[in-house]
Amino acid sequence: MAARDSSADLLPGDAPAGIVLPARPEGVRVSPETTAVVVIDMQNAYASEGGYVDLAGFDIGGAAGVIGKIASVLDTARAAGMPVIFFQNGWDADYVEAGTPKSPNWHKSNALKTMRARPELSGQLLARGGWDYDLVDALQPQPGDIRLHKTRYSGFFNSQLDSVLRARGIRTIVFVGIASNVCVESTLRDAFHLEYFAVMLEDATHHLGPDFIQQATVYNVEKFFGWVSTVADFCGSVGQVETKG
Ligand SMILES: NC(=O)N/C=C\C(=O)O
Repeated sequence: MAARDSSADLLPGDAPAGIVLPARPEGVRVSPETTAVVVIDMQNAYASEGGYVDLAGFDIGGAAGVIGKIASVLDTARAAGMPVIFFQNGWDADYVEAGTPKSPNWHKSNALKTMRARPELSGQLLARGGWDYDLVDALQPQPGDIRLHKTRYSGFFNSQLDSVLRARGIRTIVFVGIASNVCVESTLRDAFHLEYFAVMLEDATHHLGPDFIQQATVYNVEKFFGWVSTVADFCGSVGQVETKG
């Protein structure tokens, strides 16, 4: 009897019968039954001209480029039967959830700071019900997708994400969205601490700040918190999965 090749068992991931997603520092076993794609904050605030980060003075030049890449990832995931979870970041229209001066968020949120500096923008940035809070037109949830809300940078903090994932047996999370170094990295770090396998598709994320910050996040993920892959490798490997008819 031929010896069983157990090398794949040693790869990260929790998908015994899955495929191997090429990644750094090594491939990750994924399968639609145990893997979900989490889309971080693809809202007008972060990806559109005239949105919060544009008004706050960040360069959003690279943001538009990731929209089409994320759309390809989501098409591939849905075709394979892999759950897609959209996050939207922000607060209620009265900003109760944003906190008061007793909250670090009140002091650190550049959206709140921008509105305080420019009172004509009051009530417009990251408020549920407004254009800034809405997902960009090209990335709208489809039937079967899940939409979650968060009020701080990590998608695991005060949200339903952990229970939504555990209720579906999800063990591996593929991250896309904006911003790599803030909400993507915060959520991915928490995923690591909660025992999820976390993969970041580097070319389907965009950073806030100078370009070296994207490299820093990629380094952190690859070395400490998870795995780094690309849109082409995700679509190439997951695209081979045949959905159960
Ligand atoms: N989605 C994010 O990464 N957000 C970063 C900053 C902010 O929301 O102020």
